[in-house]
Amino acid sequence: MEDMRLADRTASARENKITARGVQVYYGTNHAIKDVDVDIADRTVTAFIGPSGCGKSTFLRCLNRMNDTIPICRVEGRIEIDGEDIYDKRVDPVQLRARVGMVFQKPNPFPKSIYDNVAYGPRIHGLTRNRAELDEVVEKSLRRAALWNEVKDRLTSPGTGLSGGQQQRLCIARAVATSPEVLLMDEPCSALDPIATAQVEELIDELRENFSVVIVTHSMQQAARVSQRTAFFHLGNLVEFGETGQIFTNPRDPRTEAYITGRIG
Ligand SMILES: Nc1ncnc2c1ncn2[C@@H]1O[C@H](COP(=O)(O)OP(=O)(O)OP(=O)(O)O)[C@@H](O)[C@H]1O
Repeated sequence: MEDMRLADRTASARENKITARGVQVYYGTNHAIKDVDVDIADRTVTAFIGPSGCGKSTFLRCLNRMNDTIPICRVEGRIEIDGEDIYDKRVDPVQLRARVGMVFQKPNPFPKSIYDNVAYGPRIHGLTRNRAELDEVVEKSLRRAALWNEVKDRLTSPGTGLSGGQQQRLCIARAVATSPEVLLMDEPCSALDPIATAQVEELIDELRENFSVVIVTHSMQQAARVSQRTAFFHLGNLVEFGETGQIFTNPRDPRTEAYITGRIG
């Protein structure tokens, strides 16, 4: 009985991590996101797909308030993480971004050493008490990003000296170093070659054991490979959201079907 309750709790912990209701985003007069409701499950990879300009990145950036940094951008509606309104006045966006990490399209390591790139977040958020603890976090994050073996002997070398694929894994290590609950990835493989892409995709699959991952991708093959759930956006609307297999094999909306069969986009 006790075990069952534990199992129930585990199951519900994997339910919804993020709940968005009635989200609208405007850039000046451009209505970029139109009344979007979505539930992002915990420990799951959710892919956002859709034609260029449909609002995938805009909606992704709502989830860690990155749009706050764009002066003409206005966000309405309600977005909760574990039931907490992330747009509440009391929420510090910098703290929020430690909980909701982000990896961008182009690898953007800081002009610092490999070690300092990964140590940056734990340092500014005061997450470790001493050098030994920081060393441990750096190693663990680099291992999680499948980069440790390649860089362990040159941690003091500049992060910018790594290959593109290694730099992107360094950015993933930097993002996971603050132990975020959610990892947002905006086309993380678009600047990578097929081998580096395969490595990052494999990594995404491993990351979902610990994080809720949301990935924007232009590649439907990538969405099909890495995600369990897929959201299809079109002209600022969330047209369809469901299990990835269903979206790709049995879409319910004609616009989704048109996109996945290559008729729009
Ligand atoms: N920083 C910004 N300032 C003004 N308008 C913006 C900004 N970012 C996006 N937009 C507008 O918002 C709409 C949605 O753009 P967004 O980049 O979110 O789409 P997307 O689906 O991610 O596109 P892509 O696949 O091409 O990256 C577009 O009309 C775009 O021009």
